[in-house]
Amino acid sequence: MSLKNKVALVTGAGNGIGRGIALRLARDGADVALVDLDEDAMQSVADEIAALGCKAAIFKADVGDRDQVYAAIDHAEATLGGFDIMVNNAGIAQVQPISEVTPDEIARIHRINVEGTLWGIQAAAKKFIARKQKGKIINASSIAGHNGFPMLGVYSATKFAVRALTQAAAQEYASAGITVNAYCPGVVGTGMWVEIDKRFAALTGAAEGATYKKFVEGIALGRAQTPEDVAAFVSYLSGPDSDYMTGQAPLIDGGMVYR
Ligand SMILES: NC(=O)C1=CN([C@@H]2O[C@H](COP(=O)(O)OP(=O)(O)OC[C@H]3O[C@@H](n4cnc5c(N)ncnc54)[C@H](O)[C@@H]3O)[C@@H](O)[C@H]2O)C=CC1
Ligand SMILES: CC(=O)C(C)=O
Repeated sequence: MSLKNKVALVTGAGNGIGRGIALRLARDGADVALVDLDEDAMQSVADEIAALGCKAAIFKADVGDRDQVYAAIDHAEATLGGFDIMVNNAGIAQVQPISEVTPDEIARIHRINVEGTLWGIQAAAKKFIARKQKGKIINASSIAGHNGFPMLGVYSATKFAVRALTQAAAQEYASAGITVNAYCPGVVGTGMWVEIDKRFAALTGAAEGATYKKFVEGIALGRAQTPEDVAAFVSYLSGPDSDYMTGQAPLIDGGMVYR
């Protein structure tokens, strides 16, 4: 129970990786504030957390809206009595050849994946500093934040940007006792990959399921990642064992190679 008496806020906590992280941090003993656009999904995760004996709070917010992110952190602090760990997990994918990207589409994904992470870092760091306490900030990058993938160029650009923000914020906030790290999954079997696979099929004529299968075949450990695999690493980043680590964005991808 390394996170007993800690409060964590997880964005995108209603589904997929965010749900897995919220449940893992609760199993580690934390009370968890859930932030998402999907209220029904958040309620279901909150019920699961309550069954584990921890407190949960839910707050509907769009991470691309700075005021809503600040309000979410205030709500977590007011409802759960503290604020120690910020997980900027919410993100969206976009599958498209570079030749077809439009200004509106790039603005939409940039707003959620890059600005959403930036507002989360900024608001969390200000809160930790105001509370005169140390804190942990953890951001969702990706294997696509280390390599560019065809049809995922804009998505990859946003995830490279998350790594840049992670490194810069780690330097800026180290003297305040705040660590900033990122996690970089490979292929995780969530709703996001269902949509990525469908978009590849529509754009390339591949059979549905074929793109997912091809990506998974490139994983040395022989299977897709689960949200629990990702959450195990986020648990480490949230706890005292990672206190000397900052500005890092390791791949947790099962040894994935894309061909
Ligand atoms: N699924 C994968 O293979 C990988 C995912 N990632 C990253 O992990 C993170 C989570 O991904 P998944 O769980 O797979 O996605 P998902 O699509 O399964 O779940 C995303 C959750 O975020 C919420 N969300 C979306 N936009 C939001 C917004 N503007 N404000 C608040 N909540 C919002 C959704 O309602 C949903 O509950 C993302 O940042 C993604 O880019 C990184 C590498 C691999
Ligand atoms: C969704 C995602 O980040 C990849 C590379 O699968």
